[in-house]
Amino acid sequence: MFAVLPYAELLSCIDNIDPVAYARTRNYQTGSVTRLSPYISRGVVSTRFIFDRLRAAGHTWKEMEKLVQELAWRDYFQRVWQVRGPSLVEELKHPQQHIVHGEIPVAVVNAVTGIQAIDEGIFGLYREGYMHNHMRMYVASVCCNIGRAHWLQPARWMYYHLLDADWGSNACSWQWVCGAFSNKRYFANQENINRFFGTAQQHTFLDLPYEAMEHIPVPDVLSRSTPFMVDALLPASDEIASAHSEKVLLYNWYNLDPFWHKDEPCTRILLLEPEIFGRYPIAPHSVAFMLQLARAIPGLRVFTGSFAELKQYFPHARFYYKEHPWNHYDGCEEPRDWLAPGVNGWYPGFFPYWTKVSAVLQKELNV
Ligand SMILES: Cc1cc2nc3c(=O)[nH]c(=O)nc-3n(C[C@H](O)[C@H](O)[C@H](O)COP(=O)(O)OP(=O)(O)OC[C@H]3O[C@@H](n4cnc5c(N)ncnc54)[C@H](O)[C@@H]3O)c2cc1C
Repeated sequence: MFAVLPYAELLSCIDNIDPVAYARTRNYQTGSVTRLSPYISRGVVSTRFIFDRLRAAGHTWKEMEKLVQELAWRDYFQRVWQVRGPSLVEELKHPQQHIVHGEIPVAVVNAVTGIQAIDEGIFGLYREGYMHNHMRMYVASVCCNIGRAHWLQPARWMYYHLLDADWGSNACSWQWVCGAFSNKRYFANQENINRFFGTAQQHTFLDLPYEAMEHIPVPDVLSRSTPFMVDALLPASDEIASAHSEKVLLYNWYNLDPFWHKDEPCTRILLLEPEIFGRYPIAPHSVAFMLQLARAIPGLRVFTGSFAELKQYFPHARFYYKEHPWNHYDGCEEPRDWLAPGVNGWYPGFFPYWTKVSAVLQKELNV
């Protein structure tokens, strides 16, 4: 199980990032990836915060550009989510092609695809709540482009298991792999997987030249599918004392920032809405991870119920929350952190967005 890092250790992980090694090795299973995504997705640290720490550590733009670009992918998907609305289930650019069903291949769920690295990657996801980016792309390609599943159910399956589950990054990435948010479907063959994940397999259903991959029939091993149907098991509410507290801070699955209004005398509530987790369930290890982060915030109480139900406990309060596409509260909305807050709105692709973000950051650095 993924252990939650105490804040001081998290900071030291950030300060010890070697962005040059990251740029060179990030596509390999054993590469120097940061594994910061669970903390970013849960709102403990932001992309801007990491950029500022890299800068303070003295890294030059050239050294850290690749890592900052990856952080910008995250911000980009958040912008897409903001603009395209909370559900993000409509195809963003093109309807997905070549679909034969709307479920998930059973062999993927059971980690028995026969592709050794992929099966190990899925077991790792179940065990640790984490999967390497390149492996996420392989799995999505096997589900959608080889197994010809619609992207939505497999995406929900992966989201369920990831500690870094973020519907913006998740839905946009699945759509990117299956060609709904890109102009070309993503394929990886066995040779590619062997190279980046250190296996030496041959004669698998992926052991093909790229020209052949777009046209192969669904391999037998991927032909059985199953719907993805699970529930999230949410914790019971803490005792909430009905109070005349004037300021109530709302935390949630996407905001567990330990420094938010720190030391101010506020009521702090982690709001877990069954309606949201019913649509986008998360695994017990993700619930446990969230609660560990929440318990590190002094005075925070858990409330499982709707916002309307919570309001009954605080009839005279003003609610404060951070902006997020899923929030529907009323009260005082505060902005989230961004690498470049002024670069917002709809960009049809990442690179026009990145051109603007990198210009803002380079100006800050006087590059
Ligand atoms: C099919 C698929 C599903 C995904 N689902 C999620 C998800 O639910 N939640 C999530 O946070 N990320 C998701 N990603 C993006 C990416 O895989 C993860 O952010 C990354 O693997 C996290 O590991 P890391 O922190 O070690 O990344 P690093 O490589 O160390 O990167 C540092 C940070 O940059 C950001 N980042 C890096 N690569 C990407 C990327 N391709 N897209 C967006 N941001 C990126 C992340 O915030 C990450 O923590 C998905 C990617 C794919 C292909």
